[in-house]
Amino acid sequence: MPRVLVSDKLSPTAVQIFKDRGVEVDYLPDLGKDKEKLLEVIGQYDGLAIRSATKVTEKLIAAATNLKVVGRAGIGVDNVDIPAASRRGIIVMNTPFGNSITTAEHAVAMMFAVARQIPEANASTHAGKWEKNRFMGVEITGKTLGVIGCGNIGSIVAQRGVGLKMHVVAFDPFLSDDRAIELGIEKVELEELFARADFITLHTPLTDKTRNIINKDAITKMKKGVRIINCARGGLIVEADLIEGLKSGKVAGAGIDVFEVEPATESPLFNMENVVCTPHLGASTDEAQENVALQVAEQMSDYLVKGAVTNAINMPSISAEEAPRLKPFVKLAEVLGAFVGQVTEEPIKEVEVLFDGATAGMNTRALISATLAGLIRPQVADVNMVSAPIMVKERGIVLSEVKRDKSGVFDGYIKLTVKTDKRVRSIAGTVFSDHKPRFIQIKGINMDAEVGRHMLYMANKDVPGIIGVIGSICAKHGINIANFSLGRDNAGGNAIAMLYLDEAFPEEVRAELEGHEFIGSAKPLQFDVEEV
Ligand SMILES: NC(=O)c1ccc[n+]([C@@H]2O[C@H](COP(=O)([O-])OP(=O)(O)OC[C@H]3O[C@@H](n4cnc5c(N)ncnc54)[C@H](O)[C@@H]3O)[C@@H](O)[C@H]2O)c1
Ligand SMILES: O=C(O)[C@H](O)COP(=O)(O)O
Repeated sequence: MPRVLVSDKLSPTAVQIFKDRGVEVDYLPDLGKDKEKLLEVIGQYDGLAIRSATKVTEKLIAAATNLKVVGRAGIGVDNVDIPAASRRGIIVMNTPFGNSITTAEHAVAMMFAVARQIPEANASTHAGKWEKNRFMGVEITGKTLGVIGCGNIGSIVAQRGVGLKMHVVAFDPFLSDDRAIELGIEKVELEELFARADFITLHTPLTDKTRNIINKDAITKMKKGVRIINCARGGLIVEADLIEGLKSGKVAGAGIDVFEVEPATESPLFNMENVVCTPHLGASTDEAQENVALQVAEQMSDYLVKGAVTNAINMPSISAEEAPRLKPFVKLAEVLGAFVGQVTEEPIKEVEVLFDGATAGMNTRALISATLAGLIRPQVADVNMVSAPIMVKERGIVLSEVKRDKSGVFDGYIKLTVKTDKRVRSIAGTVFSDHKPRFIQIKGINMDAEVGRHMLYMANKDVPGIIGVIGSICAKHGINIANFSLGRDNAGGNAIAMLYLDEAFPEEVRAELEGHEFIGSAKPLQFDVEEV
């Protein structure tokens, strides 16, 4: 039974879902903050469910020898070292929509809190001061709201802004004109947003492009009295520059939910006049936490139990419905890759995966990942569908995909062609109604070879008696042949043989076969398939 660790605070719903779906679960919500303890135990788990407190570092990943999936109950995955996870073949998934409304509402709440100084007025009133003349706010109606990053959360904030009778301008390089019209907002460049906005709200991920997007230079371009809200990520704002802007009066107020360093237990922003701070509470509502907990537990269980992949950052999606149908083709793709990977000794330069007929309509991204995993596994043992595409890219191998309509007798097949400096190799295969993979063409020669765990691939001359030679050598060494498939380009020409054996072909017997005048090469192969 797969085992999952929940190392941050998650709704109990998640624990129940894991259990209901056949996953053993340890709920240790404070463990995420205890790096050393987490390092000690992580090796025991197949899955790790987190929020933002647990830092999934390269070091943790190295210790996570059984880990297959990290599930982020929330949106931001900047606390996970994705390249390190991908290299180790660990899927990283998030729940991209579960807390969007809640976070958008927090941004709007921050806007009101800053516009009317509600937290300070509240503290003062609780202190019995009745400072009615101290707190003078501004109206939101008719003001310009500048939304930086108009994705899931930004567009909800934009809609709320429109509902509040604000004029909404947005900067997002991926915002289409049609979407802006649909939202009832104006699409502008960043400089224009800075120049026009009375309130600026940030909703981008933290990337190399967005880091420090609000800095001294940006603040200089803003209107005097601008109010800035950040419910996205610390690091988008240079806090020191914001403080300077607040002190100079250029910035009239700020609502900050996320900080450069978290947990933020001390900051020069604290206790500043009209700076409203919350401890990364954007996603903290009953509804959002229920959503993300349920989603992450379902997604992780579906992956660990059924092989379905949803909302993965580093792997193509495979729905729970398509997973069983795709499974035999994933195996086929893997064994095609594994064949070429085992017979190719020189560096691979180019890989082409062709999908013919029915296979062209399948999840070809997933099938390519499986092909690549099979292809490079002979060189890199610890590789899977997540890590293979990255490794192939790192090795500078050029990858291409071709899809075409049914062109032969099979409803569909996959053909893998690999180029090296010395040669071009190709192999095609399909899945029969027994859900098992078959090799149907090697080097352009048609055949029908069942794929077994232990096989022997031979290139020979098409001459009489060759089957007898192979049979007698195998018999002499007690090697039982389960299945023997042959193909040739023309009578008396080049032939290939695929032997399906009951056990591994001994390396020392290979020379005996290759010593025969009509046998060019004999290569023992292994495939990760179930025995018939
Ligand atoms: N405070 C919280 O608790 C909380 C909760 C949820 C999400 N978040 C954070 O909110 C942010 C937004 O989340 P989302 O779900 O809306 O993400 P999203 O991916 O749906 O939207 C992000 C948008 O930013 C845009 N973008 C990317 N680079 C940009 C750039 N250089 N300039 C302008 N726009 C750019 C993208 O095109 C996209 O439309 C993320 O950083 C996420 O981690 C915070
Ligand atoms: O990216 C997110 O989903 C938010 O930052 C929420 O983080 P949290 O789950 O730690 O509240």
